Amino acid sequence: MTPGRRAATGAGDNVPVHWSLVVPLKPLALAKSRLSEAAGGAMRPRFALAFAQDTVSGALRCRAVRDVLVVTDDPLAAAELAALGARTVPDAPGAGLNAALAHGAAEVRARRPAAAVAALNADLPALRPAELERVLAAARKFPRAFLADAAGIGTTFLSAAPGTELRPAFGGPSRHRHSASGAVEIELDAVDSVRRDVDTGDDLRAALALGVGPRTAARCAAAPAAWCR
Ligand SMILES: Nc1nc2c(ncn2[C@@H]2O[C@H](COP(=O)(O)OP(=O)(O)OP(=O)(O)O)[C@@H](O)[C@H]2O)c(=O)[nH]1
Ligand SMILES: C=C(OP(=O)(O)O)C(=O)O
Repeated sequence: MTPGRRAATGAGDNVPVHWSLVVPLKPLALAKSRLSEAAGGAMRPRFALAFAQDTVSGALRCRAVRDVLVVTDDPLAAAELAALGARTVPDAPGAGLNAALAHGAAEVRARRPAAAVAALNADLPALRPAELERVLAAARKFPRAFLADAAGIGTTFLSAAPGTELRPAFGGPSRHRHSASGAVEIELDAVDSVRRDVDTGDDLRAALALGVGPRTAARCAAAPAAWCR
């Protein structure tokens, strides 16, 4: 357990629930393909790593988070994210995003069968711990819950209460898919940083306007292209 974090003590209304987050991350050389136009060559994998570092760091600073498990086959990303305090496991299924998330949730529950589990995308570089805490507080009221992305089409967060299977259905128009699967949509204002996934140059500018974490900020400062300013 990360130093300073308290163990979950129960699930009564006034008792804090401490979540295990599962963060999926593609091999960096393949990640963020839609950023290619804006950040080609060597920059794109570096941005993908910086986004993941700021996401994981923000999540680990959230008071409602007990631990973060990253599912990735990328050795550099695994080492860098472990250095921040995440546990990492290989993407053993090697069968895409949802298989990776189901694998991560199973890994969490193999250690703690009663864990509250949530999937969180690795591309949320503006993530604010206090906003994630509000999302997690809303999620605890439902067996499964999700948060739509900033575009209103996809999903950035999906939770499963203890005893409930995660059943991830990410990819493309997953907001509708998660809703149709019975997960409850979390309708909160002012959690923009948890919704703000970054796929394109425009997304990155939107994240910069919210305020990104230090790794993404440093990556932008070092970027030669004007699109990052
Ligand atoms: N472990 C793992 N993570 C994945 C896989 N596919 C996608 N992800 C992660 O899931 C999240 C959303 O993924 P996508 O938007 O599909 O991929 P991306 O690399 O972020 O962006 P694009 O290449 O532009 O689609 C990101 O955190 C990805 O790194 C996979 O097969 N395995
Ligand atoms: C995987 C998803 O997001 P995106 O592909 O837009 O990053 C999703 O919203 O389910």
